[in-house]
Amino acid sequence: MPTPEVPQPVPALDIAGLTVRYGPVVALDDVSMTVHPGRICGLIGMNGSGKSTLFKSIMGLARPTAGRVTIAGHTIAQARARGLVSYVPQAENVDWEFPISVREVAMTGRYGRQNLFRRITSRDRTAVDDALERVGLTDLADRQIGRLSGGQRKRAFVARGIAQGAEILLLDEPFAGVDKRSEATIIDLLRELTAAGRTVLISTHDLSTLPSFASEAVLLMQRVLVHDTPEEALRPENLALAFGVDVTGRDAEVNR
Ligand SMILES: Nc1ncnc2c1ncn2[C@@H]1O[C@H](COP(=O)(O)OP(=O)(O)OP(=O)(O)O)[C@@H](O)[C@H]1O
Repeated sequence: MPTPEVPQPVPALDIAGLTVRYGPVVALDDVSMTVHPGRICGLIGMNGSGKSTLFKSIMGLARPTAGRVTIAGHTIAQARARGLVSYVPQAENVDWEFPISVREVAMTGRYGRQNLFRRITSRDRTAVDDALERVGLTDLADRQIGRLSGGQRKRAFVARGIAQGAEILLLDEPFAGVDKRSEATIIDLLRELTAAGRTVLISTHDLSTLPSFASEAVLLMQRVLVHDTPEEALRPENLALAFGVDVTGRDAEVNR
């Protein structure tokens, strides 16, 4: 008798054969990876390994020369139209002088759900208030975004994703320039979100804290070198592949 087919859960993120070039530079080369709902996937790689390009590709902001990205079973365009994915960019990619308050940043998460001429509804306001509360920024809601600490700025963007109701949050180096207390707050928040079934892809240079919050890790160097548990990914031989030096500081094979 044939075995009955077990329905496979729909991955939160499914990337297949993704290649992105900037002119002659190959930023991503045949990247394939799958992340399931409720997971926190850490993305690790040296400067220029393609982490930001991967985020931009998932958001549809970088044009691949090959491959595809599927978000909760949807194309990028469908996922964005449904507000399924939210991006917390690297700090240097944001104009912190822009005259926008913390509340307004969070409200931008609701725009995708509004028709062009629809007014902000009480539902939008409630969603934004709830999101700001979740990230602990209620008291700073009317402050201009640039007048926040590094950690608060990140939390404002996480609030945008929460207000949006995004299923997948992409965080590009959220701990850079952030004090330990804010880092812990953000990590607690990510744990709460993933416990509720959301999915997080997070790039970080802080390898020491990764196993404390990530459920899995990807080592990237244009290609996926390793996709495993954080402990396995952080084994010295894997780090040597990803960073080009081994723990003793000698050049690894890959750089010779
Ligand atoms: N707009 C662009 N035009 C040309 N080359 C680019 C562009 N953006 C990125 N690159 C190149 O693509 C490669 C991957 O860059 P990317 O920013 O994705 O790396 P990263 O892993 O995020 O680096 P970092 O850790 O420094 O943020 C690098 O060689 C980079 O110089």
